Amino acid sequence: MPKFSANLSFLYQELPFLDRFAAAEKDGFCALEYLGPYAEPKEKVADALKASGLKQALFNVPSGDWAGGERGIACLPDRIDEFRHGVTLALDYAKALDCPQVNVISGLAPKGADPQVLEKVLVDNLKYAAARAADAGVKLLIEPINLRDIPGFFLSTTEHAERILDKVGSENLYIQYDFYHMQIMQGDLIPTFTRLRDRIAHVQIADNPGRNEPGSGEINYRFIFSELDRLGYDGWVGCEYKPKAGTSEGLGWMKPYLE
Ligand SMILES: O=C(O)[C@H](O)C(=O)CO
Ligand SMILES: [Mg+2]
Repeated sequence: MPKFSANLSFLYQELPFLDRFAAAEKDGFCALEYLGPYAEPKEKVADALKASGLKQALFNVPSGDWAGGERGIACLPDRIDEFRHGVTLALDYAKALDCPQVNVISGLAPKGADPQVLEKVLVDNLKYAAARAADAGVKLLIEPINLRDIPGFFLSTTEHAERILDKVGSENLYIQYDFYHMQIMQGDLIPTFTRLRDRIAHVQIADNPGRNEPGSGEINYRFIFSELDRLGYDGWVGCEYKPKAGTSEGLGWMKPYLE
């Protein structure tokens, strides 16, 4: 049976951030994830998590000025110190929230930048971060993201993610496989997941087109969930979609999987 994690940066937008925890528990989720907890003190987030009884599945390492259009800073040559301070902050929150994994958002490739330079910065930053995270008992992840939603994103295919993992050479670096992004970029979802099974630590779901509830589009999630079970995937399934008309109202797709 898949274990579903509610992505609170997408679900329950109708509620204040810390009130989303209890709402997710009430609807049957087992865990939580979100882009970042950093706007709240870690003690306050830990209290809300404890009160909900849910597990913290994941969040992102600080990713620059998100509201201002940045999408991560890990590949940017002039932001190395900031990235590494962000790793320290993320691991501090991970400890307070007992969170087993954090995700690095790679960043937009600046116009005219040499991709080889960006790749070297990303690889060096990930070597640093994977070692720090290993010391803290936390897995480090990277996520390919589709270029239609985020034009210019530096890491957009599983092949590129594999190359980065090979170059970093750490046993503590994994792929976050987002079925929605990979349907847009590559398709061939289950054969790709199967091939990369040992390198994937977290998956996320949404349907295409629209990035709405599973079952609203072209991806066969019933088949995907049964394949995840068959392949022995025991990580979380992050629900990172835009509810079409209210989060709780749109959870009919999840009911058959609740025990
Ligand atoms: O958008 C996504 O798919 C990510 O998982 C994320 O965390 C921010 O881009
Ligand atoms: Mg995602």
